[in-house]
Amino acid sequence: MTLLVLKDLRAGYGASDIVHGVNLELVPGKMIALVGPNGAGKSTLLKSIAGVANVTGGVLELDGKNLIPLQPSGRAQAGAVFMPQERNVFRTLSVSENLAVSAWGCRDIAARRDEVLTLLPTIRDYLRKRAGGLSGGQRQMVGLGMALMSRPRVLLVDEPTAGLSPLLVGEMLDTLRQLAASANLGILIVEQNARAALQRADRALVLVDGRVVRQGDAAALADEPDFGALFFGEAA
Ligand SMILES: Nc1ncnc2c1ncn2[C@@H]1O[C@H](COP(=O)(O)OP(=O)(O)OP(=O)(O)O)[C@@H](O)[C@H]1O
Repeated sequence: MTLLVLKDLRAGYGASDIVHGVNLELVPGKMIALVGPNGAGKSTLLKSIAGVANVTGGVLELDGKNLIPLQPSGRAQAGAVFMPQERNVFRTLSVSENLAVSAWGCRDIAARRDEVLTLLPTIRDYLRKRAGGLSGGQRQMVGLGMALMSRPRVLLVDEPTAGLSPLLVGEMLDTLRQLAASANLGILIVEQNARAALQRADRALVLVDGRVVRQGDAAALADEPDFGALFFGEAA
């Protein structure tokens, strides 16, 4: 069953398009990585699904429902939840409070918090701490927990490993991979650490100048001989 469908999706800011016609299908339990050079439009594509950038044409559906007329809050209610790259926690609140304020439309916040803590058990270790006092890796994990509080169907994750050490990059991407399966979520992730993301994702799309120039099985894409040279300027 396809969860999220994009057909010839065009999007941007103001009058100018940044994304020029992207097709994508995401199913539950799977993770798709969006990779490509800086300025390719990866974050803009993610934001256009979340309603933060303008969709100017094409099809955008979640479970057969047209998301385009909906505000960001309506898209989140429909199940498309965006985890921004930065400022994704309230620093003066405790971790537990951060989770509670993110429980949009949830009648039993404590029960949902327990479900999220079962999915992300490491958060229990710092549940009572103020979010502003956490390490970068812990903060990102809390941001992920907050996104999960509203029971998303599709998680839109924008560079969740920014600023993290290589070890933590791997841990965060492993967590997302496992989460897709354990919570039966569709995950669309924009990630600068392209090779690390391709090792964990099921499929990948390479975006250049707002267009998909290559797509397919993530691991197979990373193995293509010209991959690094074409998209990341690495020596062949
Ligand atoms: N709020 C905005 N208003 C206008 N233009 C924007 C806005 N945000 C981004 N852009 C422009 O859109 C283009 C694509 O940016 P985007 O952040 O989507 O690329 P990206 O592939 O995610 O790159 P990076 O990996 O560097 O974040 C860039 O030219 C950028 O300057």
